[in-house]
Amino acid sequence: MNEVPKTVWWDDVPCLIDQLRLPAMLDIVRCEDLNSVIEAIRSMQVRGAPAIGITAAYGMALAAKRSTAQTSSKLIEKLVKAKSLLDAARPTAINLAWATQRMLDIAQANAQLEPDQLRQRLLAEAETIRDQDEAMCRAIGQHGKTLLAQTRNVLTHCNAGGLATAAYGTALAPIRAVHEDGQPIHVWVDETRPFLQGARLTAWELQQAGIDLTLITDNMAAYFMQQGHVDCIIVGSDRIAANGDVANKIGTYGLAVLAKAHNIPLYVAAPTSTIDLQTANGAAIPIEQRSTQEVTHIGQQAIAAEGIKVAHPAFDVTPAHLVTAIITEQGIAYPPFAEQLHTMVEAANAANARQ
Ligand SMILES: CSC[C@@H](O)[C@@H](O)C(=O)COP(=O)(O)O
Repeated sequence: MNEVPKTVWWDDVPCLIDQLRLPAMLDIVRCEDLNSVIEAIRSMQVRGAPAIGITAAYGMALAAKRSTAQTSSKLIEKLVKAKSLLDAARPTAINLAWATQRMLDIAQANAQLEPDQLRQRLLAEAETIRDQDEAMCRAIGQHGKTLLAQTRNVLTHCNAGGLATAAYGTALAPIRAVHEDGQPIHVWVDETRPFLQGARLTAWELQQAGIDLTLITDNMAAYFMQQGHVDCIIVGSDRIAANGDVANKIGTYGLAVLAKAHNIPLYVAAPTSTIDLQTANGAAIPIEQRSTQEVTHIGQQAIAAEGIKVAHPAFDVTPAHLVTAIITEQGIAYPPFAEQLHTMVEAANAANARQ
């Protein structure tokens, strides 16, 4: 099987595939200091909720490595500042703050160590976060493929593949698992305006994996549903509220409404690190407003007259009642979601505590 290379890894400093250059170039970015980690996240060189969480965890390890603090308490003060800078880089995806909090918790729990030992401990934790993310994605694949038993045509939006995670992906995980089992599967890939993560990243990633795909513009999705050519929709998520409302790439809500109208299941695939039990419902999820240039331009090419008023919410919220099931590494949750999501997060936390 043709595997996607790791998306983010540590080689003396955090390294990542530059997702702004794909599919034309497979370039690697080395982040030499905390600012370059923040810039990589902010500029979308790395994107996708779990991938930015992993990058931020490595960013915390790098902040510790670069700090000249002579005591662990001074080092922890630096980490508190690093966390708030990293968290501000992309506000919707909860995996970012989840990962930096986990790093800070580890630092505080090990405050008795010498600073260099603490630096080592932090790097080990960031590596664990990366490894666990890949394992969670593979578990999502195994759970999720059971939902695809009768499915030939899946539609996906944005990129919730290996590039958006440590490797393997969330929404693409069940698709990969079916393909690895030798079963036929075909993916309708929404190009995903404005920033085209579907066209640039998902289509490339599926092609690399040898999975049959057809790229479509976002406004073709309804047509193919009406024609009976879409059996289900699978998307990832940037944050799932405690009640099961799902924030994901702008356009997901529209697909959910279409899915309902055509009686097509909508599945959301995400690790438990994407579930935010502190946020009661979707109305409380902050929606990132991104550069208007992503709307007025395709790549470097302007497609609208200068000075035009532009809106650009990067995400929308799909209400829980439009979601057929949520697939996590812990299993599959069905509506009503609240209790099951709570149990899944508790189980994941307990498993982490045992490690
Ligand atoms: C497995 S990642 C899930 C989401 O992060 C993905 O669907 C998405 O919306 C990504 O948006 P992006 O703005 O490219 O970071």
